[in-house]
Amino acid sequence: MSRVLIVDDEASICWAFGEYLGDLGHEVAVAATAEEGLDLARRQPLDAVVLDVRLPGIDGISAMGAFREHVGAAPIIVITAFGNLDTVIRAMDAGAFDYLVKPFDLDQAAAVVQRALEIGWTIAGASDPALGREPEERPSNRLIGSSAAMQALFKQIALVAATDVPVLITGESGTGKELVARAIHEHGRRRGRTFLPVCLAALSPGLIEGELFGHLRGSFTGANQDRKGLLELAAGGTVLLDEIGDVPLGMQVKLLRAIEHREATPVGDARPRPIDVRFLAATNRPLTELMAAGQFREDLFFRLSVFPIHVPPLRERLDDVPVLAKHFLTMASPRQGQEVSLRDDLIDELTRRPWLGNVRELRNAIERAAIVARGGPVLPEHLPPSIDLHGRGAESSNARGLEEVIARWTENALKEPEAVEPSNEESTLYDQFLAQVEPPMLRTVLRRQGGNKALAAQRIGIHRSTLRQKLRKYGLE
Ligand SMILES: Nc1ncnc2c1ncn2[C@@H]1O[C@H](COP(=O)(O)OP(=O)(O)OP(=O)(O)O)[C@@H](O)[C@H]1O
Repeated sequence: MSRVLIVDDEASICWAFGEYLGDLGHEVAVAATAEEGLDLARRQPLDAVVLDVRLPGIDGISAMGAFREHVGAAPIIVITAFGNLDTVIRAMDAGAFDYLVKPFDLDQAAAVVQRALEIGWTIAGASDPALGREPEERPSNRLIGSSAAMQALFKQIALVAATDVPVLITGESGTGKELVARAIHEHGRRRGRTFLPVCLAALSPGLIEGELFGHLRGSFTGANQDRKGLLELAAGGTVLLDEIGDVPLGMQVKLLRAIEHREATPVGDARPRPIDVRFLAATNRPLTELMAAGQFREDLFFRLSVFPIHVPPLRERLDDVPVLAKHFLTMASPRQGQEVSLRDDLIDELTRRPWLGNVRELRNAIERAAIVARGGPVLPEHLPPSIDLHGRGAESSNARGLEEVIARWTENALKEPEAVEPSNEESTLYDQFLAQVEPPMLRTVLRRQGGNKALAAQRIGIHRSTLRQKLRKYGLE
């Protein structure tokens, strides 16, 4: 049996979570404020603390140091209201074992506590005072997201920011790779120093070397004086090698050497010079495919992908669309900073789109809509048409989005053992698929036909009795 303290001002959470942990055989104490919790921690030994961040009085993160004094190395699990990268980073940096995002699932939350109790925790990295500070982020540079995928991303950023290892950030164009790189820089030891994104695809192959490593006077025609390279200019800071997949092979060897030995040799010089930068790289091209085609070096790939971070496309995390839209609309509003609310029909339209241009497309769409709305409420018709990156009509772009969703769904379903070997008819992959796609289609057509089943069946192109059968099967009657 372990003793767990839950500090949360929401009595219902304390009660439900307390009961749950109690059923698992733990002794649970609860407190509504950090002060009360500290008082309890002073009086009795604890094996774990679950601590809400937003509390009346001292907030959870500020209280972590004091809790640590009383509970020693016992794990502290932090609860945050909804994903905010700063809070996550501060909590992790202050030595939190893990964090839970409200509203949380009791099963999952208990699993985190259980794991914390089993593994225990020695505080690592918590003593670096530079890491405890909250970075000053401009709102336009804030990484927003409340989906589970973004929460996982925040945690990865929190873990890797404190180190100096190279990070390979992958994801489609417009997903926020540069923002992720910035967040890693802003939350690490190099914050306050240069963050230098270098778009390698935009440099002509002949110029990349000189740009990155610098050159000596006379090393080529037109080189009238010595020139420092970007890697030297960013000394002490972070360099983001953007579009790393576009670097010519010859340059890749030199980059590998720079990353591995932390030195750069200017064009025309024989002596390498030490460089002090952290390397981050980003790409929207599949490096593994480039490697297979002999266009990307394996050694550079492995060096860069010590810590890979994948930023999922927006269509895979539609939960983020409303928070992102609200954020962009607030920024676009003439009374910046004043919170705006989104109409339900706008949210519906936004979450229906495939967002092939990802967050960048969403941002542009909201900015444009705010202009068209001229200070009034933003309506769905103020949005620009959905972007079709492949030059086809909006319909085919929808179809493409759908095709991708189906492909992904199938991939995931294939990971489930029962989908591969159906044990009965109901669980065949095909049945599972129909159970996903038929109900929304039937519902929509029925709604559009005012609930008239005969018309709906006609529109869908199936017999009325088949429609009735399906409605019964899916409990849609
Ligand atoms: N999670 C997010 N929160 C807030 N803004 C975001 C987020 N993700 C992306 N953005 C915004 O979307 C735009 C595109 O982001 P960014 O430039 O980081 O994408 P990228 O993946 O690096 O794109 P590319 O591969 O085309 O360079 C930027 O304006 C950025 O501020």
